Amino acid sequence: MERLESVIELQQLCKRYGGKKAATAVVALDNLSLQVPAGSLYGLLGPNGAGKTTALRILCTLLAPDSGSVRVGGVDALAEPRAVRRLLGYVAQEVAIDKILTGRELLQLQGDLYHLAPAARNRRMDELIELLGMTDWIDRRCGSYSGGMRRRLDLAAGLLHSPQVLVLDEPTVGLDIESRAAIWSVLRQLREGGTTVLLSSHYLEEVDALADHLAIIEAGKVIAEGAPAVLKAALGGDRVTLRVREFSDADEAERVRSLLHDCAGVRQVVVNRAQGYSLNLVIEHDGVVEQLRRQLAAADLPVFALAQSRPSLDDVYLQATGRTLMDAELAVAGSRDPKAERKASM
Ligand SMILES: Nc1ncnc2c1ncn2[C@@H]1O[C@H](COP(=O)(O)OP(=O)(O)OP(=O)(O)O)[C@@H](O)[C@H]1O
Repeated sequence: MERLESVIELQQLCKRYGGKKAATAVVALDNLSLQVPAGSLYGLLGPNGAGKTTALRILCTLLAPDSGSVRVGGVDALAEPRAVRRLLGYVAQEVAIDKILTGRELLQLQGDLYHLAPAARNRRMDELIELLGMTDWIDRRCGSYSGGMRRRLDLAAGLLHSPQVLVLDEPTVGLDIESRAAIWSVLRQLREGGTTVLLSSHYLEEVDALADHLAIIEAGKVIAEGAPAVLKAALGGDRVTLRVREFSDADEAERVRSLLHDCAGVRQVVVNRAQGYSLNLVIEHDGVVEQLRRQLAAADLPVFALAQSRPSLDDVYLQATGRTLMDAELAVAGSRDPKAERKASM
């Protein structure tokens, strides 16, 4: 495969919040390194609190790291932040927008901040209004916009100066399916046009659908990195979900588990209590399914449902971290104070 040159290089970034005292400090980035190939659509995948926003804010020169280096298009972002800002467009997670102005007026203001000449600015705005499907509402006041409309306006603002690299922090969080699909389609078009797109997400399906490269981030570190298809293929084997009855129970599930555990070509048999005591397992090859059916029949066990699938990104995440992304999210829920963090980052 052709080796693409990296347009973003983060090397050994460290960042703590909350001062020097080890007892109270939060380690947000712990030697995080990342290379984003030019022209790729790169996904940063990780649960809330993994350090994605911190890494993106450092990349976009909005926050200083404690140590490490950042290069964008070969330019040192810590030494030359202004030059790097010209190369980057950043769409933050939450943007406070003026509710009185219309979307068009806001874009005009943004264009002026980038020192775009009025004629070029207006041409670019027309292109973006068309691309992002904003024609019908761009002259309405922003106060009346839905979440999806606001996100599209944020995206247009980030793209006004035609950056080589677009960085988005959780671009579709909380959006309806239609707005999400519209944003995905624009991101794909940008990639086709040669823009490098780096986005953070805690939606597996988003990263799976969009990214040609991804990094899994946990506790401020990159713990897996690569093309989704390569990461999945590296796991080997197919995933099978088996239900012997619509509603089984713990004893029966345990009986099935030990039966399957002894079958050749079967590994990682797990009882899934939350899913009606179904069983999850990995099979080495297709022939194992028939063998399983025979074993179950011989033990007088029925088969209510049996589904086979290739390894998913969920499985990649599980393999890399030892837990599902949902469990990781649950583990941090409630342990953060968003108000205090927002105040501290102002
Ligand atoms: N301003 C702040 N003050 C103190 N701690 C912070 C601050 N910002 C982030 N943190 C902490 O740093 C860690 C990384 O947070 P960060 O926001 O970078 O993660 P994330 O992966 O982007 O999650 P999310 O998508 O929820 O923002 C978390 O433990 C978080 O609680």
